[in-house]
Amino acid sequence: MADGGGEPDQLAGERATAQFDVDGMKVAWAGSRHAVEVADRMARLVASDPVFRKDTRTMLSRKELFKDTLKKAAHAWKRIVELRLTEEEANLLRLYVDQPGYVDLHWGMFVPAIKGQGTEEQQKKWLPMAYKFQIIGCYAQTELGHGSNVQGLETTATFDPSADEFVMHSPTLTSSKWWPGGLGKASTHAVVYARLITEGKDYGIHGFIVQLRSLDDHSPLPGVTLGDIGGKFGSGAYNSMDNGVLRFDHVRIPRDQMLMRLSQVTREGKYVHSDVPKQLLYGTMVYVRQTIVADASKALSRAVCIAVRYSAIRKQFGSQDGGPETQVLNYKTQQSRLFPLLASAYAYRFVGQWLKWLYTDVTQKLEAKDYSTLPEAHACTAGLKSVTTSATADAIEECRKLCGGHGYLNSSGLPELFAVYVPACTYEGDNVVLLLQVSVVLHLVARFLMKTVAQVATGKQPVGTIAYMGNIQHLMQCKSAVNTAEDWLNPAAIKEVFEARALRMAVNCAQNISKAPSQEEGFSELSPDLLEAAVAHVQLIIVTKFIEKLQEDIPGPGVKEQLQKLCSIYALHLLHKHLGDFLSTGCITARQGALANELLGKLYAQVRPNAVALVDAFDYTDHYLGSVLGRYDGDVYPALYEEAWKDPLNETVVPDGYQEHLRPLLKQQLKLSRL
Ligand SMILES: CCCCCCCCCCCCCCCCCCCCCC(=O)SCCNC(=O)CCNC(=O)[C@H](O)C(C)(C)COP(=O)(O)OP(=O)(O)OC[C@H]1O[C@@H](n2cnc3c(N)ncnc32)[C@H](O)[C@@H]1OP(=O)(O)O
Ligand SMILES: Cc1cc2nc3c(=O)[nH]c(=O)nc-3n(C[C@H](O)[C@H](O)[C@H](O)COP(=O)(O)OP(=O)(O)OC[C@H]3O[C@@H](n4cnc5c(N)ncnc54)[C@H](O)[C@@H]3O)c2cc1C
Repeated sequence: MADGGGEPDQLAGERATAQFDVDGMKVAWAGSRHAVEVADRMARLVASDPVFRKDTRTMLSRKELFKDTLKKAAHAWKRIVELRLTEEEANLLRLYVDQPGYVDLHWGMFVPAIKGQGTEEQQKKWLPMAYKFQIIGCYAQTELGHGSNVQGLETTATFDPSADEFVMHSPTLTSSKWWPGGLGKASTHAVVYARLITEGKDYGIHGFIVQLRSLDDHSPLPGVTLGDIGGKFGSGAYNSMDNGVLRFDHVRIPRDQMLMRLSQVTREGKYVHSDVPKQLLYGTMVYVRQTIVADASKALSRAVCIAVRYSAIRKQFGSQDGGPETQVLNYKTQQSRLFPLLASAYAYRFVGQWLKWLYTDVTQKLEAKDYSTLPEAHACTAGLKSVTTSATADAIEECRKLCGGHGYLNSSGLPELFAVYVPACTYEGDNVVLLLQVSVVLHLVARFLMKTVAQVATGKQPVGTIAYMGNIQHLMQCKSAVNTAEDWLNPAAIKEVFEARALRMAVNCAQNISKAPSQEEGFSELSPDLLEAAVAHVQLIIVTKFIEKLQEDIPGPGVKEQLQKLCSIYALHLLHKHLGDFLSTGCITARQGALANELLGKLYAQVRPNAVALVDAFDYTDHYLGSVLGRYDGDVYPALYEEAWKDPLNETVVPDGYQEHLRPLLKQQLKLSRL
């Protein structure tokens, strides 16, 4: 078939212009040579297995899609067992299967909830069953009436000492559990969050393991009402997941199914709280938020990979003298929209790796009963989850636009990626609610520092990601020394202005709040400003972690140089986007802002010959990308053409409905025109 202008060789030419070692970049991206090798092996295993095909997914009905998800999950498990895959390999295999389903919640929330909140005895009882899939679990927290406000949940777990049991009950319609993934059709068990009531007193929210369905025939147990909550945004996408509704009518469970690591109810019904902080109840959410930050870089890099490769293939408009058409990737506007997203994918990848380290560190400290870093872990996971998911959702949509009309086709992979990704801004904590959590911390520190600024050198210093706030005297007054565009290449110059901006915004908020009649009123009135201060703080963390990554030994010719350029692009595009913040807080002058923009233009030109190789370094198979526009070989047009014919609408030449609706209409119009 004639390619009508597409040039399959085009990407080979692009790859030849790369100025760095792609293999070395793969290692930097994945974290180690071992990580590249395992990911590659698992991605190919999935791509070569016909059961994992997904090219017609968006054409399936909801029922077909759900059944297909069950089939894939069972087949994935079979392969995991047959091949005796390690945990690392199994997680990657599930990632590359790339179809949200009950297993995500089983492994991602049910198991971690029992590990984090169950006693050793409870873990010994429940985890082996969960590990062997003898039971399937989900995380049932959100209700019809409350999601963000966990303390507002209404489901009750009332202790009955006469039977040594809890009675689970949904007292109102709004107390129905609503949203939990895997609950609707697949799960046999759930960790249910409910108000614990004993001796007539309400002790607030606690977790309970509750069996929901029979292990013989999967029917709901007596007193349990279960169902799916209905179709969701987009075709395919998150509709593979059975988000569910659950109601209890006085369902009894043994006392030992309350998760008792944090607090216990004795045989007599006494409530006992251990010395573990009660916020550990939220530990599963912290764990998942951390994984969501890593997922942001995966989703963003997929979209960017598609948009970069396609932009190198797509041509529009010739030179003025009728010469060949221009690759759209050569347009400066395309570069200025796309390359910051490419840089963001790398930035999120590295901050995700750092956050994983932080989470592991906090977990080890918790095991040793050191709870001091818990607030830092909460603020970092909440803030990074919020900022990276919001930016990624916007970026996927931008990549769709960067692919023009073809980006709107399901076969581009972008509509489904967008539809499956956008709820990340809501689940595991609405992004605004989470940023407000960060701003509480910032406000407290800023207020404390303002009061103690005189003695800050001797006073208690902030640590971790808020350590920079201790440098308040310098950061409140400093003026950037940048004098030429190239001065912005200096990481110290960038770090200083990002720190000054974040601190000044937090201090401004604290000063304004202190003028309000009460702190509560001030906080409420200034919450939009507090959100912006929180965003500035989180962006600083991402920039800082990228800069720190570059201080490591990064092997491979040219790899570090490319990452340095991407780091500058990431930071300077933020500076450009939030210029108002930097100017209004007096961190930079208008001229320095213009110099940053000038440098950005130069950096885009330097990234241009490396762009395709930089997305190749993500090492994605065509199967995982799921996009005719993002194909590795760049042979886009024949693939688009072939894909169209697979649509069920093309099964017949004359469409169903012609006889009933089109023919009579056409005949009638013909008669009228003859009158
Ligand atoms: C086919 C397509 C193919 C393409 C594929 C494409 C692939 C692309 C990839 C896409 C992936 C696809 C699939 C993945 C599956 C994902 C599954 C998603 C599952 C989602 C599961 C969920 O969605 S599950 C529910 C989550 N629901 C929340 O998230 C509620 C938020 N709501 C709260 O979290 C609390 O409600 C809130 C606000 C803190 C107030 O908490 P509160 O009421 O207690 O009140 P306060 O704010 O006063 O907090 C009191 C004190 O606790 C401190 N503190 C608070 N939290 C703390 C914490 N966590 N750790 C430590 N400390 C904490 C705080 O800092 C205060 O400290 P202090 O007292 O010292 O100031
Ligand atoms: C795809 C998907 C999967 C999910 N999976 C699960 C699951 O497995 N298990 C589970 O338990 N739950 C699950 N959830 C539920 C999810 O965790 C909640 O939807 C989420 O926490 C947001 O809560 P909400 O729906 O109550 O939003 P709301 O809080 O009602 O948000 C509505 C609006 O109010 C704003 N708002 C709320 N509070 C404040 C405030 N204090 N200040 C300012 N603005 C505020 C929000 O920003 C938002 O704009 C899932 C949700 C989705 C979409």
